[in-house]
Amino acid sequence: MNRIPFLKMHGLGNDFVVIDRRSGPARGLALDARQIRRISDRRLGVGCDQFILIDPAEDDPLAAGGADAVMRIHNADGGEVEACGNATRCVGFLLMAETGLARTTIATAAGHLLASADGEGTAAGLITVDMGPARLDWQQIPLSGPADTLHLADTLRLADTLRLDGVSEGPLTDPVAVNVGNPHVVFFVDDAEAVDLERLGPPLEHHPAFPRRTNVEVVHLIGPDRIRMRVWERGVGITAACGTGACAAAIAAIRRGLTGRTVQVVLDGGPLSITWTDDNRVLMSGPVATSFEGTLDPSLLA
Ligand SMILES: N[C@H](CCC[C@H](N)C(=O)O)C(=O)O
Repeated sequence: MNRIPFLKMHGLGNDFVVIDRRSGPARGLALDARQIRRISDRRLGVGCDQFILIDPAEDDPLAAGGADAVMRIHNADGGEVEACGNATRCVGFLLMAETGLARTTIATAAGHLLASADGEGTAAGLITVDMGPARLDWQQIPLSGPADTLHLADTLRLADTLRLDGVSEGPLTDPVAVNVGNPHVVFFVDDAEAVDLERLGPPLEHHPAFPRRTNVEVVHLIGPDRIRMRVWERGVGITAACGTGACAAAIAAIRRGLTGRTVQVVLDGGPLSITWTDDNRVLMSGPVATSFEGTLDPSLLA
């Protein structure tokens, strides 16, 4: 059996194993959650935050209506999820490098996403993705019951849950809930660096108010239209960057009147630029990088 080739890529340190199933030895490769968890494991496998599959658009229901390729996303825990902003920039970069075009449409479970190369083209590795609309109703997050997604204080009864889980509530109160293809809960705090995300992340990710679990962001303002964000990612933990999290944090800041409609979001791994347009499109711009190419050790697929 030919060894399966992969690309190791990242966006601001949020890293991915990317396998292209459109041709070659990986064509039609079937993988289950256990295999994806093992490949994603930093001790046992290649190691990554998300595992990304590129599939052919032909005959794929996700690509109905026209797309250049399909992208499927799995978190390191093996679970398939709807969206991954940093990986979408990476896949967009690969597809545009193949065609030489400055635009490409990627079909995902969250919809068809348009990626484009900024002025210098893909050579500079700066890619913009239209992540689609922000979903703001409680049913779209989704939440387990009706709520004002701009002020979740009472609905979440966070204080009780966090105390019940033996973790201090700390500075986390009254968050904003946003869906940008995937669910996010955003807390504004005095100092994002001081929040103990390792302890507070898990009970929030699994809070009963979020039937599909959630990504968790902590944010503070660092200047006009500039915010600092750290993230506990659903299915992963703390990552160096989260593209959809940056989109969610920017939307939350704009909805709270803290910034204008273009926001620079400073993540552990660096900045992303987010614009929420008047016609409800969320545009995310940032870098991509390829770390190395490799082939999977067959033992990872056993
Ligand atoms: N952990 C996220 C998926 C990846 C998000 C992040 N890596 C990004 O760049 O958007 C979720 O479960 O919805």
